[in-house]
Amino acid sequence: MATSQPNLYSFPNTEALAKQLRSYVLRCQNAALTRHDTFRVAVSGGSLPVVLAKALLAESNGSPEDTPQFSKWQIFFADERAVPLDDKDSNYLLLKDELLSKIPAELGAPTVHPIDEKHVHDGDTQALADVYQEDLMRSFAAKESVKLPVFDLILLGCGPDGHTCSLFPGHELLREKDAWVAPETNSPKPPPKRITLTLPVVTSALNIAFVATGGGKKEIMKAIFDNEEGRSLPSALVNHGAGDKVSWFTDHPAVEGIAFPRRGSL
Ligand SMILES: O=C(O)[C@H](O)[C@@H](O)[C@H](O)[C@H](O)COP(=O)(O)O
Repeated sequence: MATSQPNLYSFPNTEALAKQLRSYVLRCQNAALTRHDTFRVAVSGGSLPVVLAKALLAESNGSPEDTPQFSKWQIFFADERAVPLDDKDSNYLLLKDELLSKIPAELGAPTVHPIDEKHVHDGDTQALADVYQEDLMRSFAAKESVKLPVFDLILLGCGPDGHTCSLFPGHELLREKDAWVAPETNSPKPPPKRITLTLPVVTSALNIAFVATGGGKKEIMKAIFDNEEGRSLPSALVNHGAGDKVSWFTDHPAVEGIAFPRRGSL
């Protein structure tokens, strides 16, 4: 368990949030490129891709620090639904429609790691997770020598029940210690079959950002940040496991009533 506290930022609207999210993501990018000349990032579904696109497709101020170098990005999925890549429920399709297809050619193209559809078609969700884990192993070196992959950045959402990735409250998957990627076959949020990064992988990342907006998130945000009973919620477990490596990007309606948001810029 981390001893430090997560950062909680709140902005008046999505535009202001996206601006700060851009600086944050590009800071993570620039540090990763200095470290190992590649930027390994995992993204979620839900409302995140729209906000991320708003952040990353905004006009640059022209400085190298403010420029996404997409050709050096390796994009993975923090979770993915077990559906074909052209299905309306696919997180890959969502990211493609919102962001990937709109990246101007001069910014380069990222390397994207979608799921292998073979095991979507045969319905074997465990195999789907295993094959995705093998893809991670190829990118993060052999599992024998690396206990856990260390993402430069993982971008998450938070559901109204406190779930994140496809890690749902009370689920046995929250106790997973070894697997990097795990199947979920009975998700309370449709569609039921999914794969997800596990909690140890999420908390091992160098940077973890949640994006949670709208008044619909108010109650769960209070539970995560202010209530003892909220401590076992998946999003709270990320906070406890990763401490100040975690930054929450919220808008004011989502954190109404919470005592300590740091508002404004980072
Ligand atoms: O594919 C998914 O279902 C997601 O990755 C999921 O974890 C999502 O991030 C949350 O449900 C928050 O979704 P919203 O941002 O839409 O509230």
